[in-house]
Amino acid sequence: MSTIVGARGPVRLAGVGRRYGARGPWVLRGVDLELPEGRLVRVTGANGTGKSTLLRLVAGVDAPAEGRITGRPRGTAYVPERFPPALPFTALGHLVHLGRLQGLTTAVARTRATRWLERLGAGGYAGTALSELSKGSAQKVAVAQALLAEPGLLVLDEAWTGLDEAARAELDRAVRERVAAGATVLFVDHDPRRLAGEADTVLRVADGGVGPGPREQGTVPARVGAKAVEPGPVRVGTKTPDPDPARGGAKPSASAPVRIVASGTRPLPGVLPGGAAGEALGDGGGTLFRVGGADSDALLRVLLDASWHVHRVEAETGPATGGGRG
Ligand SMILES: Nc1ncnc2c1ncn2[C@@H]1O[C@H](COP(=O)(O)OP(=O)(O)OP(=O)(O)O)[C@@H](O)[C@H]1O
Repeated sequence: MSTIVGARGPVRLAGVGRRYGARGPWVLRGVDLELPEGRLVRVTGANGTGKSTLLRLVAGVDAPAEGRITGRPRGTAYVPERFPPALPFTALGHLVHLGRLQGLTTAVARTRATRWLERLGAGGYAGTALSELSKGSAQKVAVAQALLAEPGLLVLDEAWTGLDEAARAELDRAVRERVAAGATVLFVDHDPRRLAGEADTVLRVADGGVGPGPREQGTVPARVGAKAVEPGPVRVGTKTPDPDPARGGAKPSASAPVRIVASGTRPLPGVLPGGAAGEALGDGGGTLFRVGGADSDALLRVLLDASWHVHRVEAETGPATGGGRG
């Protein structure tokens, strides 16, 4: 476990709003929030109120329609509820490849990937193709993928779903380790017993805003440092009220054209590897990049460096993987 060195300051949301479609109802509006380092933050709220929307915005896989989000660390990882297993690429091969794209050496990526698969009880599946994994095992790969590069901001949207009991407990432990190392961990889970009593802050999404949630009952373990995340005032506007960085699969061949679907908010360089250009896929659908196979790794590296979330990688000839929502 590494410690994040140096203060990076909080992730800040200022006047953030999101709606789907230019005329869609506002799901969130006027959200002001500070998420300091080393905090565990639970997000609660009724179904459909915008919890996932908030998490995607904080993770940077979705952009606000208005307002600004600043202070997101370079190492940001996001685990959605469902990880789309993809091409015939082994679990370990996939993780090592992703680790390398995130700047790890092959040896370090392999060591960490192996360790995470073992911790999550998926060591026996290291050599299994992603496409052959059960939902639970695929989710373990998604979790391992998120933890590989020891992120400074970890966003977990029902990430425990589909995991067996031992792996759920292991993810709990991993969350505690990240927080102890100085990371901010933001999570949603339908089970109120998940990390019960451990969250530094509970937020509640309701009526298009984000406010303080109910105080947690239970024993709060002693931890050094100030506690509260300070949600800003819940300002509700005139409202009428979408794996790790998931490289969905392997590059099909060195030269075959590849389609990469990704989403993110950080600006990308003006000129992308292979002269790739992004094409918006419509609201919440991400951005499609078409690139020659020889340049696909370089493009993936650029996307991951900019904290973009890669939804799918597929051969140009036809879709090879499933994709997540938004
Ligand atoms: N990609 C999208 N396109 C259009 N509408 C969307 C999209 N994603 C979410 N929404 C809508 O935004 C609202 C909030 O959805 P969101 O998934 O953020 O809520 P939630 O609180 O996470 O819900 P749940 O608890 O059921 O997972 C819902 O009305 C949903 O239908």
